[in-house]
Amino acid sequence: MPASYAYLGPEGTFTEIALRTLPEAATRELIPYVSVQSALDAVRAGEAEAAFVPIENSVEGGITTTLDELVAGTPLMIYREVLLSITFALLVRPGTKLSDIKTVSAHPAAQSQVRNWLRTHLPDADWESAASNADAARLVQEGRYDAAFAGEFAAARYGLEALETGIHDFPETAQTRFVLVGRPARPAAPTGADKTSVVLWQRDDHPGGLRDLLGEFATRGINLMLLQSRPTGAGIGNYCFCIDAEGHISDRRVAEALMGLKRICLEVRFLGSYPRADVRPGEAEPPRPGTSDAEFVAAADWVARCQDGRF
Ligand SMILES: O=C(O)C(=O)Cc1ccccc1
Repeated sequence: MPASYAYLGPEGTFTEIALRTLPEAATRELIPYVSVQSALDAVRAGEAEAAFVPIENSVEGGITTTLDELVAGTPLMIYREVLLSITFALLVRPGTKLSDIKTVSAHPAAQSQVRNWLRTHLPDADWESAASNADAARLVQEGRYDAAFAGEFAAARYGLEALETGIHDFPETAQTRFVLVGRPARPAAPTGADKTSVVLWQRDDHPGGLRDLLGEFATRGINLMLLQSRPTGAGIGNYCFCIDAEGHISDRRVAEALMGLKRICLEVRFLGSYPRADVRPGEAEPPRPGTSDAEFVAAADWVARCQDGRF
């Protein structure tokens, strides 16, 4: 059996389309799972080499089921990310008219992306959440709901037709980010345009606590690309922080920031260093003055010489 990648299915999800853009997907068996949880559990159980799941979109922010799965349980690591521009089609059983539609379904993250369209065109339709947009299409095929917001490409797979295409409240900028998640191993070598993901738990609650965490990045010139708090489950007001920072753990500034966080946090979970999908290597901003590897090495060398009385 070839190595397999699990993905949020069923067939015809945006997740599947995004996964197929990765060259390594061509040499793997791609297996659809009914939920993000089950896809990640397949990796944890060793049934799949990796899982491909949505993690963030430009309208709704973090996909909380994915973040919560990465925050808790047996540690996993992100190896790749893919950005996909998306717009939705309204899929119906052939012959259905807009006026026939009483129930619409899609993944919860889709709702915030089509809200204005719904208000204008189907103000009285009931919203029913589905495990994925393609699963909503499958449920329309089964007759459970009247219409689904999904990729136009899912219509043929589920014997449906697109009543409308190109639906999105923010069509010019709508992007969803997906990640390939595997069991922990050595991260791929830096490309020069990388991202590092971590989860941080504060040691105690004190004024400026979050500022202290962010300061570890700021003083080393590291830009943040995602900051999302998630409840720890320990009651109101208890949060951990999911952070994406520019750079690779093998960059000195990133390693030093992680060391600083390790000293002051209750817990730090490393979620991986991997190539950025939004810029190509060579196009990323250079390190800010005073934060390059060479400058860290020279500074450490100077301290060693001071300790030796050789300055
Ligand atoms: O991949 C899908 O089809 C999903 O259901 C996840 C999703 C949800 C909202 C926007 C893009 C992808």
